[in-house]
Amino acid sequence: MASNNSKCWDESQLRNYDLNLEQIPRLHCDDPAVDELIAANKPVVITGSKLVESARKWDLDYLEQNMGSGDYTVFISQNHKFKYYDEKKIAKTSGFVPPTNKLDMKLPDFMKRLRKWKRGDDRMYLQQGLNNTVGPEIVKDFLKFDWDFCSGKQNKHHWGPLTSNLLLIGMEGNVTPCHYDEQQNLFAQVHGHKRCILFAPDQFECLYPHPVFHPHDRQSMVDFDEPDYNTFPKFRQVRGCETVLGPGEILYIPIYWWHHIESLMRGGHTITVNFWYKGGANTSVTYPLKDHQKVAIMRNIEKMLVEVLQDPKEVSPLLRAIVLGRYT
Ligand SMILES: CC1(C)c2ccccc2-c2ccc(C[C@@H](CC(=O)O)C(=O)C(=O)O)cc21
Ligand SMILES: [Zn+2]
Repeated sequence: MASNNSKCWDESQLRNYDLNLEQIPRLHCDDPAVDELIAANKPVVITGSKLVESARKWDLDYLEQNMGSGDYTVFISQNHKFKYYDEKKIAKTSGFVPPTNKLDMKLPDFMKRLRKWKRGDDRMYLQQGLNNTVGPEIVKDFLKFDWDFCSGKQNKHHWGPLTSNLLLIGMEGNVTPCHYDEQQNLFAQVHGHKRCILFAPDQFECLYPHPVFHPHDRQSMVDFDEPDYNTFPKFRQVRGCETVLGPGEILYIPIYWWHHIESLMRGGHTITVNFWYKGGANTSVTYPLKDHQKVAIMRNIEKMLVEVLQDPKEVSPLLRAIVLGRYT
C-alpha cells in the first residue's frame, strides 16, 4: 500500500490479509485516461470531481437534523463482517443462519446507539436508498450532486439506467466481505476512509462464490480473516488491487468485479453514496468473450441445471460426465 502523503490514516488501520495486491490507479477527473480505464471495464479512483460535493457537509448532527422521521434499514452484526444475503433464497437452503439481522430504525435511535457504542457491542451498518423520505434538506443536497458528471459516464460508456443510490453509514472497522454485483458502480466517498480491495472477474476460480441458488449468491465463500486453504486452495494465488478512498473521491467498481470494502479501524464512522447502473445492453457479442461475460454464462448454466435437475447434488456429477476425459 503506497504511503499516503496526506497522513490522515496509516497502515495500522488496515486489516491484515495475506494478499498479493497492486494499487488501483488514481487519476484526476479531467484526465482522459479515466475514460480509457472505464471503457476497458477496469477500476480507477477518480479525484477532484464535485459529484457529491453538496454532501460534504453531511456530519452526524446535520443528518440527524435533516433525515426526516422515517424508518431506516440498519443491519446488525455480532462481528465486524456484514455479509449480504438474499432473503428470497433462504427457503431453498436448509440450515442457513443469517449472519446479520435487519432492523428498521429511526435515525435518532441509530445515532444514539452509534454515539454510545463500545467494543464488544453489536455493530451497525445503515443502508438506505436515497429517496424523498430522507427529508427536504437532504433531497436538496442530493439534487445538487454533479449529475452531469455521472450521466456523462453513463452515456459515454453505454451503461443502462441508474437503478439506485444507496446512502451508507458504517461504523469504523465494519467490513463488507468480498462479493460482486451485476451493475456498474460509481462509489462516492463522502466522509471517512474506506479500504477497497478489488479482484477481476477472471479470479472467479480463486474466490469460490456460493452456488447461485444460495442466499449468499455472488459472495465469496472464503473467510478473508481465516482462509481455509484446504477447502479453497486456489485462494493462495488470488491477485487483486486496492486503494484507500477518502472524502470526495470516487471509485469506479466495474460490473462483475469482486470487491471487499472496510471502514478503516479507528477511523470514525464512514459515509458513502453509491450510484448503481445496469450494465447496458450487450449489443454485439464479440469474440473473444470478456471474462465477465463468461461469468454471466456460468451463472445461466448453473441456474438452468439446478432448475432442471432439482437436486443441487446432481450438478457436479453431470458436469463432470460432460467434461472429464472429453473436454481437455
Ligand atoms: C453490507 C451492506 C450494508 C448490505 C447488507 C445487506 C444487503 C445489501 C448490503 C449492501 C449493499 C452495498 C453496500 C455498499 C458497498 C460495500 C460497502 O461500502 O461497505 C458495496 O458493496 C457496493 O456499493 O456495491 C453495503 C451493503
Ligand atoms: Zn457491492
